[in-house]
Amino acid sequence: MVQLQAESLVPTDFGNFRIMAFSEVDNNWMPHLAIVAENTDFSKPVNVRFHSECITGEVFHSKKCECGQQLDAAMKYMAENTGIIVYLRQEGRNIGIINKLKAYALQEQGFDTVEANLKLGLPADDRDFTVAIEILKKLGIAEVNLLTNNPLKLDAVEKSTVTLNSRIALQMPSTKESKEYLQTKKSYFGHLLEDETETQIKATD
Ligand SMILES: Nc1nc2c(ncn2[C@@H]2O[C@H](COP(=O)(O)OP(=O)(O)OP(=O)(O)O)[C@@H](O)[C@H]2O)c(=O)[nH]1
Ligand SMILES: [Zn+2]
Repeated sequence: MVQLQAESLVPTDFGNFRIMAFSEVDNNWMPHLAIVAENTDFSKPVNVRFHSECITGEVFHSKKCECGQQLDAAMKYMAENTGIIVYLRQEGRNIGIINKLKAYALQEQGFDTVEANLKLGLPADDRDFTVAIEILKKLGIAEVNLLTNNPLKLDAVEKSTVTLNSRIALQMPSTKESKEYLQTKKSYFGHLLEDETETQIKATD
């Protein structure tokens, strides 16, 4: 069971956020983070994004995936509309950065994002969103609008006691480097991605 270990207000380029660190022990170097936009009211349906870590995309601006753009778009959305990002330390769909780089090396040889993980003897996706739900509950959030294209994240909320009020699509335009990756997400994982669109953030229901 994770506990809130520390929290502080942090001004960002997008606006002011309260960053809260959750882990089982207070000396954990990789705590999950809740990044809460100011004026977010937890007693109403809350805009929420579960975001799995991607150091290559978010820090080093890799063009292989759209994770960095999604995180920035989510921060902008939360700053403008209130809400919270649950930043999960699940690098590489939870196989870790070393394995993700091994998978990228296989991708250089022509394997796609799923095949590369499987060739390494690892699951295509090793994530579980239970801890994200746990964090929502600790914050007293009962109802959410989830910013995602990933059906597994929607399932995780639907199977929990947190109510899924709506999905908000978070689709980034593809690039020549990310096109195939996004196509595999759609065909293998069933991501709710429109064929090609200028749409960035859109409420669907
Ligand atoms: N193993 C592996 N992981 C990758 C690869 N490309 C990106 N990732 C990881 O995929 C994860 C993407 O997580 P999210 O941004 O939460 O997105 P998502 O699960 O696709 O769902 P959305 O909510 O629709 O964005 C991150 O942990 C990335 O590090 C890859 O080629 N191989
Ligand atoms: Zn990424």
